[in-house]
Amino acid sequence: MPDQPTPPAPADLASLRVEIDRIDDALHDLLMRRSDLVAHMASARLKGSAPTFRPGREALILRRLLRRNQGALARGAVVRLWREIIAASLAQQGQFTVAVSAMAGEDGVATRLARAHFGLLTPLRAQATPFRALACVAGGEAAVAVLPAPDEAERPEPAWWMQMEAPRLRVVAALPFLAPPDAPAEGYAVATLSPEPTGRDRSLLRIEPGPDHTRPRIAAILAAAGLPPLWLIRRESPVPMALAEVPGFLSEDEPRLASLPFPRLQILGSYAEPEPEE
Ligand SMILES: C=C(O[C@@H]1C=C(C(=O)O)C=C[C@H]1O)C(=O)O
Repeated sequence: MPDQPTPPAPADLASLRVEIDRIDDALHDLLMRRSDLVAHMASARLKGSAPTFRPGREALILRRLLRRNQGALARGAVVRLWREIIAASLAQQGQFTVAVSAMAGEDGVATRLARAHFGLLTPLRAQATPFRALACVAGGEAAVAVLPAPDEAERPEPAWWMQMEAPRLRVVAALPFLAPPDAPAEGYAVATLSPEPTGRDRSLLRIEPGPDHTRPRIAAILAAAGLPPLWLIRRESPVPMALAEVPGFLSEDEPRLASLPFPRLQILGSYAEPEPEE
């Protein structure tokens, strides 16, 4: 049996609690300083016309902290704490509302992901369909929409990714940010901003296939172009369309896209690769 630490004597316990109170004060001081800096950033309009919400920068902050994390503090706790800190700073910089798709049968996945990523205090606007959540972002009623990850199930109505108005709307984050390695994202965040590369990114490609472009054929074409899909789905109705998640940050002038033989191809967005849970 491994040695169990001896429980501290009551006097030790009291001094440990004094130490915890000291640490809480120090943490609180630093959080107040952080908020003051964000307030300065917002009031001095230092960001100019740049968007308030910078998902790439947020991912870099979390990655850096996870890299330096050690000891007993759980990675999940680091992400939880900083997602709330970042949500508080977004709220400080102006109205920040998140539209979530809460369609029957979706099991509240978008709401759960939005709460985890954008914090408990951020106003959520539940929308009856993913498409309506996107319309909220397009119309400026929400800064971001959180939508469940696409699946291949054939439904009479088009999937959100088939209708999404790109490049005005862009997928800017895969959720959750902390996930089992290689697990597909459970949802995506969509906003009207240009994503910024983080050094380890993924992109979503929407493809209008030609008659010979079966799913395996599309996967082979992408792989041959140096864009091996992490996953690929194809829907037949209302019109044939495919969606692939590929490694890397892609922009419209990406040379690997130039020679692809599909009738139409669009980048739906690029975003930071999630971090492993452990
Ligand atoms: C503070 C900023 O605004 C937002 C909040 C961030 C934060 O709290 O660290 C980071 C990126 C932005 O989404 C910033 O742009 O640096």
